[in-house]
Amino acid sequence: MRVKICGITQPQQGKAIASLGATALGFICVPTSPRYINVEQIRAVVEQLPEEIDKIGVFANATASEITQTVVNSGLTGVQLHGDESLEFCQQLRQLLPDVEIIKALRIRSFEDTEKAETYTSNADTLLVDAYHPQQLGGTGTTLDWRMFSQFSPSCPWFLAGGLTPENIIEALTQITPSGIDLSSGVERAPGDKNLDKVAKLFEKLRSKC
Ligand SMILES: O=C(O)c1ccccc1N[C@@H]1O[C@H](COP(=O)(O)O)[C@@H](O)[C@H]1O
Repeated sequence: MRVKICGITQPQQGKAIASLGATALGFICVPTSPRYINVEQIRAVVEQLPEEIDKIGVFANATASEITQTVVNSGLTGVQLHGDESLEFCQQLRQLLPDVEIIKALRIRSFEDTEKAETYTSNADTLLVDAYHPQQLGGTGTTLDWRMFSQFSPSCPWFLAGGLTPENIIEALTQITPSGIDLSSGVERAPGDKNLDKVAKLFEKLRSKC
């Protein structure tokens, strides 16, 4: 299973989290977020990481040109679109960045929103489901009602996100089987400052489930 740890801002923490077992690291490219990191800072982290780790930039309603420039100048291997990006926008980005993974994040309010998810599978490589929050786009620590996803089976891989922690991850994975999980605020001391003990605990829990 893929394990993405999001909101990395420090090279040493990125390197440590990769060695603990993360398969993907996420970098918040949303200027209003307390976890925001600029292109030079992303490159400094990426340069310290093994090649096989996925390096995902998280954007929300950015322009295609902003995303493309950030990817090219930082060494990102994937982009997570966490705003209101349309199908057409995903398609445009796919043409501009053909070798880059496109992850479309959907902030789910109701069961009906889960049904809408399938429409994105033609233009995104991967889906990510996060909890809806009225004031913030992401990194809120709000959990989803996992029961909504018991029959969720889109025709592409999908990440479960939203308020996951080392304490609740086994309960979530007992109810549903996503292709990957994504954690941010549940493994940090403060926004953008990851708690390596919590990350280690997460991987211990995941190993105990195998
Ligand atoms: O983390 C942020 O600050 C952020 C800002 C804007 C868009 C997305 C953001 N984070 C994403 O939110 C989810 C869930 O986070 P959490 O585990 O509930 O804290 C995760 O996918 C982050 O990539």
